Amino acid sequence: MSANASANAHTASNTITIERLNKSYADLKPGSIHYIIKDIDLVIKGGEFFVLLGPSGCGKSTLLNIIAGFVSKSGGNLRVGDEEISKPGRERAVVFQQADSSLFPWLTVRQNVEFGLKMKKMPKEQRRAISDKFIRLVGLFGHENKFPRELSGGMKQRVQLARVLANDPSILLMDEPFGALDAMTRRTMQKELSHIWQETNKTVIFVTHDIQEALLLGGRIAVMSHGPNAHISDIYDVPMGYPRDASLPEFQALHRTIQSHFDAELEGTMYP
Ligand SMILES: Nc1ncnc2c1ncn2[C@@H]1O[C@H](COP(=O)(O)OP(=O)(O)OP(=O)(O)O)[C@@H](O)[C@H]1O
Repeated sequence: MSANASANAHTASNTITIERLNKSYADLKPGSIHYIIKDIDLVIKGGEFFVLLGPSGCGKSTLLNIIAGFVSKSGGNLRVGDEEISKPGRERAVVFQQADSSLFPWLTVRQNVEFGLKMKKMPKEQRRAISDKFIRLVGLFGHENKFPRELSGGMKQRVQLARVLANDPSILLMDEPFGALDAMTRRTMQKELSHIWQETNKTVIFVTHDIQEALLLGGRIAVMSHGPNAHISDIYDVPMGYPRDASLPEFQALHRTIQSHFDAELEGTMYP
């Protein structure tokens, strides 16, 4: 197989196809079906950096958790490549907003990063080479032997990211991963993630309600309508290279366009 054919095959196997996807918690309102998200149609191509943007409570995490296989769908189809998905899989990994709940406090940075590899019974030297690579990539070189309690919020988030990357999933599902960080650390992490994504060719679905963050990172940005019955109300292409400069007129113009769309969605939330 040629390099191009192999890259295309890889891209196709990482493509996420969502058709008429619904989620309801029927038990919430007995006698009526209450949809959190309704009739979502999306195709996220392998290797794409795709952002889900929407007002608080609209159903972004619900959609991400269905893709992760943590939450069951109520209807519709969900495929990775050709395979119908209904439970978690090794090819998909989730990065949460709070690193605290995902790190093991009794393990060092290195042991946390190597945890999944150890579970897979990978030999020690191989584990060490992989953890070295990703600890360096996220800028934690020199902190390998520290415990989570000795780290700042940003450093913990880097450990979470290094651990996820060490397991080499082809799809990264990121639920407001930088939402709890201060502005400077957040910007640094955004730059690092963008760099890592360009290096690794992973499919990323990134949830945020920050338009600037969406525009700094995403190749496409889907705006979700407010719930209930939330759906994808529009998708914006971001025709700008990386690294992105928020002061450029085209960046600001797209920011204004998405902001007015977002404001209209919020207005709908406040004055239904
Ligand atoms: N287990 C559950 N049972 C009932 N309702 C739920 C459950 N989980 C989530 N919901 C509801 O689904 C809706 C969407 O929640 P979700 O967390 O997906 O929103 P979100 O867009 O990620 O919000 P935020 O940006 O504030 O994190 C909310 O109204 C929430 O109350």
